[in-house]
Amino acid sequence: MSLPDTRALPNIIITGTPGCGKTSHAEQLAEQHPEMTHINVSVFAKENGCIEGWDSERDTSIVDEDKLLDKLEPLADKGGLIIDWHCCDIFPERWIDLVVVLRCNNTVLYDRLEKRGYKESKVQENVECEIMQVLVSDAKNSYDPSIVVELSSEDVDTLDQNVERISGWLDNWKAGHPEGESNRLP
Ligand SMILES: Nc1ncnc2c1ncn2[C@@H]1O[C@H](COP(=O)(O)OP(=O)(O)OP(=O)(O)O)[C@@H](O)[C@H]1O
Repeated sequence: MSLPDTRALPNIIITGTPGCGKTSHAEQLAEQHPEMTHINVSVFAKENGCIEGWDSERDTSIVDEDKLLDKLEPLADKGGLIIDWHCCDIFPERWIDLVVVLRCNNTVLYDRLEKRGYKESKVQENVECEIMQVLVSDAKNSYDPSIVVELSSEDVDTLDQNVERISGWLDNWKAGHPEGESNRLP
């Protein structure tokens, strides 16, 4: 894989258990920052031929991760991605500048998933995943913990505050990288 020396814009992952609000956050952030591109990985994978099968137990598509990374690489090299997916540990560390892990209260999450019409086993599996902090562990084990931030996503106010916070981080990053100069340590 090629390794760019510079990126004019950072790449941000917004991750969390399904239903935590990744897409809601990513859409709102991208609306406020038109220079950034929202990549809903589930949609991107379908549109770019990166689906390798169907997991009937979980009622979900199986993504061909190697193909996905190949398709994403040229975009990630340019920077400016908001990567929205429930899985964060497949993306190379060098691509990523910030990992936001959204957290949600079990009862709120249960209600959101039930409202979607998910079968009981899928709701339970996801709520357990949230209780066990699976995504937080994945993020902290895969990236420097200093770039991982956990944010609670339980109501509209927290959503607005979170987006404001990420937006502030983004503005700071851009101010510190005026000409897309190298963002790597020497
Ligand atoms: N902070 C929040 N406050 C109120 N409602 C929220 C919040 N976050 C998400 N929701 C609601 O919860 C539902 C799921 O949100 P969303 O699709 O953004 O989650 P997701 O994490 O992207 O899910 P998936 O991984 O399945 O795509 C939506 O109906 C959304 O409006």
